[in-house]
Amino acid sequence: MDLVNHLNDRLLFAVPKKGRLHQQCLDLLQGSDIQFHRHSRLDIALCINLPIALVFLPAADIPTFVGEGRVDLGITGRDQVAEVRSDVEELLDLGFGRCKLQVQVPENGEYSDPKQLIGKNICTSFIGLAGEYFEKLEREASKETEKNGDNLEVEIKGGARSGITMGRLATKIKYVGGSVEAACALGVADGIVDLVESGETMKAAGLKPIATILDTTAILIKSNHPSNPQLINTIESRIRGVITAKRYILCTYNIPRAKLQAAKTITPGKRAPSVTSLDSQDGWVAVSAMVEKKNIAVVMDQLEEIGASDILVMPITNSRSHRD
Ligand SMILES: Nc1ncnc2c1ncn2[C@@H]1O[C@H](COP(=O)(O)OP(=O)(O)OP(=O)(O)O)[C@@H](O)[C@H]1O
Ligand SMILES: O=P(O)(O)OC[C@H]1O[C@H](OP(=O)(O)OP(=O)(O)O)[C@H](O)[C@@H]1O
Repeated sequence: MDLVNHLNDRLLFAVPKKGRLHQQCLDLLQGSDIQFHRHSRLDIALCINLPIALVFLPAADIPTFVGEGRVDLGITGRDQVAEVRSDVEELLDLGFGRCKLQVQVPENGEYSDPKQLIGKNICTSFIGLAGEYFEKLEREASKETEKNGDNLEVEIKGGARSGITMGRLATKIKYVGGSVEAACALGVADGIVDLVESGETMKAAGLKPIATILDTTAILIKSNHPSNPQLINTIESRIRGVITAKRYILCTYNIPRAKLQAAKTITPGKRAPSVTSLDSQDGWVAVSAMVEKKNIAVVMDQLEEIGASDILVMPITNSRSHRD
């Protein structure tokens, strides 16, 4: 099939082709009823039920394609958008892919403060963000020495991959594409800047964190000049519904009306709880409210304590609501 000629009237939506965000993006598309069939080895898939073409790209390249307006929508990490300073609009925080970009050094080494790494070798896949970070440290250090009357000469080298001109850096920021954590043990770096989630990878490599540069999650981004804004609103709305459904569950219970105020503070709902009277049960009301999944056990304990009865919890498979 001549795919290129099928793309003209379609909204282009970029999705990470592999890696940490890939499967959760596929789950989101499925929950949003964005149906597609991807031929093996093809990185473009036409949607069956919507005028959308999915483009499977490396997460790191998505901000560039969306930023340049070649692709209308994309999912990637906030870290990747910040790395290339992409000019895109963030539509939604998707809540997964949560991790931190950290400065890490050998556990038993001589460094405990990122300032001690000025002028040293740093390996990272994030030369833009690492460069900015050390540039700031160097500026602060040079102000400090000026104040003390010393004459520190700071030389700054540029960052090629991101296209960011970093001026003149004394710290040597070297690009590596993966397995960054091996760089210190291999003698290539004094410290690294890399993503950390559980911390297990860095611990296993004998490293410890000494600074956090950025907290990141996966986000839905939009080009500033999308081809079909109405369809973008529809997709955003569907994805928002799936994310909300994943995060919340529905809790219903019966409670004496006298305890309703206390119950409302325990289950305030997303907007407000629904309250209905109970047939043939004077003085009792039925309440239903959305509760964040992670809090449900504590919420049930508290409801029971104030005299709630028939407490039921149900999953929400999908949801829609007006934007707050
Ligand atoms: N350990 C992690 N936990 C959670 N999210 C992560 C983690 N590592 C990376 N991410 C998120 O996923 C994005 C893509 O990272 P990933 O390492 O999967 O990239 P990749 O280059 O596409 O895949 P691979 O490393 O398999 O080549 C990152 O920019 C970040 O937002
Ligand atoms: O804190 P943790 O939960 O251990 O996760 C952190 C690791 O995850 C990412 O790498 P990934 O496994 O995606 O592979 P990569 O090294 O090839 O980038 C990141 O670069 C770390 O190496």
